[in-house]
Formats: sequence, C-alpha cells, structure tokens
Amino acid sequence: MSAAVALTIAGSDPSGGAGVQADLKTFAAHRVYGCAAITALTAQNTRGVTAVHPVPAAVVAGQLETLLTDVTVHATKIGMLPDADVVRAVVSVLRSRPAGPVVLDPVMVATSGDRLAGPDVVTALRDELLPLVDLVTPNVPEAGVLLGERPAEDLAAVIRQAQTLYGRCGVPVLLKGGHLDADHHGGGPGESADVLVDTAGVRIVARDRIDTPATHGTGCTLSSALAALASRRPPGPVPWAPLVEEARSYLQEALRRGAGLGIGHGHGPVGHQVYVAAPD
Ligand SMILES: Nc1ncnc2c1ncn2[C@@H]1O[C@H](COP(=O)(O)OP(=O)(O)OP(=O)(O)O)[C@@H](O)[C@H]1O
Ligand SMILES: Cc1ncc(CO)c(N)n1
Repeated sequence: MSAAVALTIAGSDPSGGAGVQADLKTFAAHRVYGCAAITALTAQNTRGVTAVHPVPAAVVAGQLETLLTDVTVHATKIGMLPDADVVRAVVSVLRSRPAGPVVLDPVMVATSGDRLAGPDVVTALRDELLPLVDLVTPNVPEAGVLLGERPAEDLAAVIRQAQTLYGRCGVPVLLKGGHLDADHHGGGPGESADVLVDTAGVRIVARDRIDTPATHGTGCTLSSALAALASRRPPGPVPWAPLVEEARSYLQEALRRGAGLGIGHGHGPVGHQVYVAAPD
C-alpha cells in the first residue's frame, strides 16, 4: 500500500505563511506525502502583496496532467486561482482525472487586504469549479461575493449564508468566521466560530479566539489540513464534521505556536510544524 498523498493546486507565497508553502508544511505535519501544482507566483511578505504573476493556464494543466498520469492522489486542496483561464484549466483536468476528495478554498483577498484573484474568477469558480468539489471553505467576505450579498456581520447571518450557499450548489460548505468582529461573532465570548453545512445539517465548530496578529495563511492552513486528513481516509464519502474538528484543533496549536515565532513585521505566519499523530 502506498503512503497517503495530498495535492495542493495553489499560488506561491515566498514568505512561507500561505499558499503552496503553507500547504506542504501542513501536509508534512499530518504525515502525508505532499504534491504541488503552482497557479501563480506572488511577491508578498507578512505586510502585503506587491505582485501577482499568473502561471499560463496551459502550464497549470500540464503540471496536473503530468502528475496525475503517474501519481495516485488521495485528496486535493485548491487555493489561489488567479484568472478564469486557470480556473477552466483546473476544471478540465479534474473532469478527466480523479484526484480524491477536493477541498476548494475560494481565495480572493489576502489577510493584508490585497486582491489575489481577478473579477472574472468569481463567475468561473462559482459556476464551473464549485459543482465539481467536495467541500468549499469561503471566509465571510468570499461567501458574500459568491452569493451576491453583503458580508455576514454576526453568527446568525453566517449560518443563513452557509445554508443558502449549500442550497444553491449542493456542495458541503464550511463558512469560516475568522473575520467576524469579536464583539458580534455570537459563537460565545472570545470564540472564532466556523459553520459547516452538509447532509448532516448545520454544525458550529468554535475554538477560543487567540489574541495574535500572526494570522497570515490561517485559511490556507485549515483547507490543507482538511485535505491531508481526507487523504488519510479510506475511499468513499468524507464525513466532514470530525475532520473539521481535527483541522481546527491543529490550527489552534499552530496559531499558538505562531504567536511566538516573531517572523516578519506584519501579520506573521502560524507555526505549521505541530506534528499530529500518525494514521493507525
Ligand atoms: N485569532 C484566531 N483565533 C482562533 N482561530 C482563528 C483566529 N483567526 C482565524 N481563526 C480561524 O482560522 C480559520 C481561517 O479563518 P479566516 O476567516 O481568517 O479565513 P481566511 O480569511 O480565509 O484566512 P486567510 O487569513 O488565510 O486569508 C477559521 O477556522 C477561523 O475560525
Ligand atoms: C499564494 C497565496 N494564496 C492564498 C493566500 C491567502 O491567505 C495568500 N496570501 N497567498
């Protein structure tokens, strides 16, 4: 039997806190073999993004085709897709080559507020890619954009939008509440609450909110932890609720560790190297 293999399809972040670099560290922390196809080169640090250079769509397709004709991938995470052509390249490969359960993090804006995807991405992502995936993990502003609504301002609105998005696309939704104002998040005092909606109904997954500026790449880390955990499972439908609980516990430890790393001068990275137990 081969090792569990997870694939990330994402952009590069030279500062190592987000994107492909964060995903591969997260896969390693979950004792999963990591593969990576790069969709864009960014120039960024913990303070912001200074340039985005999309990889040509045909080159993205070529990376995936070449990889998937040889390597069996047990789960995939999709992150930054810089333009609609790259979205379509990923769609076309995924239609013909199985890559395990797919977690889609619909990246639009970095923690620093800089845009990472052009406006044409939203329609292609929502109409062409979303129906093919097994879990979508928008943050509050991204859910607003996908629904064409104002971003949620409290937990009740997050629950409503997660249900609406699930109703429209039929794909399990994990709507992340990290952006909710601490006074309005409603998940309980000092908590950061995410909302999972799938066939099992609505589940709120909350953890204590850690008081730290080092939150660069939390979304990337959560979605790659979910793909890593999915890659370790037997084939078949993924019960997302226990995986979300596990991934949040991992992220919580990584946030605690990141608070002491002292990397960069802006929103520092989380400490990915929190090794979780090997699969049984
Ligand atoms: N200070 C915090 N303490 C604990 N958990 C947090 C904190 N900030 C964010 N989270 C959690 O981190 C995960 C990512 O949430 P967030 O809403 O920030 O996503 P994102 O905006 O996609 O992340 P990114 O910063 O990578 O763009 C969620 O599970 C959220 O609840
Ligand atoms: C490459 C990349 N992907 C995703 C994010 C979102 O955090 C980022 N900052 N950079």
